[in-house]
Amino acid sequence: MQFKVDVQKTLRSGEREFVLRARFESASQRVVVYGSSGAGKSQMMKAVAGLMTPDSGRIELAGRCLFDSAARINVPPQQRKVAYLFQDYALFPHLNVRQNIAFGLQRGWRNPLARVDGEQVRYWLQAFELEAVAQQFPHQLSGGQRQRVALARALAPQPDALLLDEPFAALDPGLRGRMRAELDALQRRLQIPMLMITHDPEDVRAFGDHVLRMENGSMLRVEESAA
Ligand SMILES: Nc1ncnc2c1ncn2[C@@H]1O[C@H](COP(=O)(O)OP(=O)(O)OP(=O)(O)O)[C@@H](O)[C@H]1O
Repeated sequence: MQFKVDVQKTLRSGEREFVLRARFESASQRVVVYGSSGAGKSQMMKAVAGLMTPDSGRIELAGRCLFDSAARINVPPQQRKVAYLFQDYALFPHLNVRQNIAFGLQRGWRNPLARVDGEQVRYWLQAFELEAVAQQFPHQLSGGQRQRVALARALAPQPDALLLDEPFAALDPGLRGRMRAELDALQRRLQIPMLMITHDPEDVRAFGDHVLRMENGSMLRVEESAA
């Protein structure tokens, strides 16, 4: 099983209460969760990444237990070996492209950027065709370049899984198609398990070997792939 998730969490703000009950398992390497805004997709993803602690439940990734409330297991985010790509890519604005990628390779906070292995950074710059913009800062990049930097930074530490939150939402339609094809090829080449959340039916078509639907905090139904 690549993904095995069964978690509950109650979120409260004022009078309002949101109950997340995310439960699914999948042997597929390409899982897509879709559902309307506010359905709980991002909260579920944060639980997998370790950025939100469920009230109860269990999370397994490729046979490795990341969270188990009964056994009091809660692996810290930085030890989960998952790459999380946010909707807005969350690049560091004060670091250039090279430094943003190097950040992904740092083993610890005390490692100065200058000491990160230049060879590895060069590899990722080349793999994502970013050599020409290596010295530029995020605000000096196109949407597609920003997305490539975010992907390179996420993949550089060789994670066990890639979590993608609306990865193409910020791109214009033409670029969206190209980046979708790039990610498709990349995932097939690296054979990395991928969990994606999206509103976009095109993403579901392109990446949904296993499609899950989420509404009001719960997984509604599971559609097995035609593949
Ligand atoms: N810290 C919080 N406290 C209370 N409620 C919260 C908190 N964070 C999120 N929520 C609520 O949880 C629900 C699910 O939010 P979530 O971000 O997971 O939705 P989503 O499906 O990812 O939506 P979108 O597609 O718009 O990103 C929302 O109704 C939101 O208001």
